[in-house]
Amino acid sequence: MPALKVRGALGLMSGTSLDGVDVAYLATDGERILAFGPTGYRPFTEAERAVLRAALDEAEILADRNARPGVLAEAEAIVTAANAEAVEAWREANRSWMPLDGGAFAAPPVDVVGFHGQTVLHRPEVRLTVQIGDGQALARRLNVPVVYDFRAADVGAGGQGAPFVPVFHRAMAGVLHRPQPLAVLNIGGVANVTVLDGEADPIACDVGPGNALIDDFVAGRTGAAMDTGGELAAAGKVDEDAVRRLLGMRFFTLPPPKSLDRNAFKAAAKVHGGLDRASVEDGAATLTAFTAAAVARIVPHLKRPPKCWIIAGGGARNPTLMRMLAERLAPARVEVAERVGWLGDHLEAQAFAFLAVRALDGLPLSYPSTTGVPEPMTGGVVVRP
Ligand SMILES: Nc1ncnc2c1ncn2[C@@H]1O[C@H](COP(=O)(O)OP(=O)(O)OP(=O)(O)O)[C@@H](O)[C@H]1O
Ligand SMILES: CC(=O)N[C@H]1[C@@H]2OC[C@@H](O2)[C@@H](O)[C@@H]1O[C@H](C)C(=O)O
Repeated sequence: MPALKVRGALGLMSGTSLDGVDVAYLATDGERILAFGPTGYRPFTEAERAVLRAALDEAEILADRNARPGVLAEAEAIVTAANAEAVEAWREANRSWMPLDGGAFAAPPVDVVGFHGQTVLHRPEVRLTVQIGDGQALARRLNVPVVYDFRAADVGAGGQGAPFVPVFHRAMAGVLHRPQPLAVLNIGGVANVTVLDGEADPIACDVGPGNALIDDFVAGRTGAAMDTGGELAAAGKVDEDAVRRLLGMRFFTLPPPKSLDRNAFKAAAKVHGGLDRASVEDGAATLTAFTAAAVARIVPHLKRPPKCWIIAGGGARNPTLMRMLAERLAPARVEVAERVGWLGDHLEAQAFAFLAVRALDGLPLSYPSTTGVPEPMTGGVVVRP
């Protein structure tokens, strides 16, 4: 195989929580990571978030992944503009990041941008996944090649279209001194895991709800966007029967690979969660316990239980969730990404920088063991300014 080329790549990720756009820089040849660069973040405004939420509702009836009826066109323009602004602000903030010969300074060189876009619909069972965001417009505005629409090829070939971070987790874990099997857990709106065990391809899947159920419940009861610091859950009592009922759902009996839509558990939580009768504290405690228990429920599906878990994503900042995870995953070691020197909040943006470089070289982004795609599959659409 010819030597791979090292490129500077910027990854852009806006996740299911609709909080904003994460930016992260890597220098990579698509196999090894040679350097980590500065990160950035551009939150969505409340007004933008309202349009995006409306777009999620509107997208529920989409049958054509290229159609942008109703509010979806406006939402796509918002996503493209927010991502462009995220890069422009990042460029501005890092103009003098790198010392050059002769005493001058420069921004890190960006050869390619990996643009995830905003998922508004994810139905791999009907080969449909929709990430809105105009890659061509972004390439023109930023004057740099952009790779986008990462999930379409995988879903088109019969894969789950998610998760896509495992190949990046494998590169990150390759230089980490931790016993294997090693699990990397991302707790965003949805929770997804990568399990690394020696030379075998990574095993990966979505494992259950992440913060989405907790966020939606707390927002409905108090108007707050989240259970900050897990304080409500810490003050409540877990309804273990409700947790058992929720774990009885078919999704948990399925082996990996499998993936989830953000709202996959919304209806079940209403029916089985006993939330209507619960105090806000007890409801938060029960949903937090369900989130942790759903993670632990993947272990019986694995060949060997992970010895060590690294936790990333917003959920790692919820100490009550972290405590429940440690309890339910014991005796495995559970630690937050920062403990091993990773940037837990920017891991996904870093992953899409890495994936963009792999896409340029036609390297696989997904595998039978990560998305269930029949063969290792490259993907992403490359557009130039
Ligand atoms: N201090 C905190 N206390 C409790 N929860 C927190 C805290 N900070 C973040 N979170 C949770 O993390 C969520 C955001 O997580 P994250 O940014 O990883 O999601 P995302 O990347 O949008 O989602 P996904 O990975 O599913 O695409 C918030 O909605 C909230 O539930
Ligand atoms: C369809 C989609 O956007 N899925 C997201 C979502 O957020 C977390 C989880 O669900 C994961 O499957 C995926 O994102 C990460 C970045 C992934 O593909 O690995």
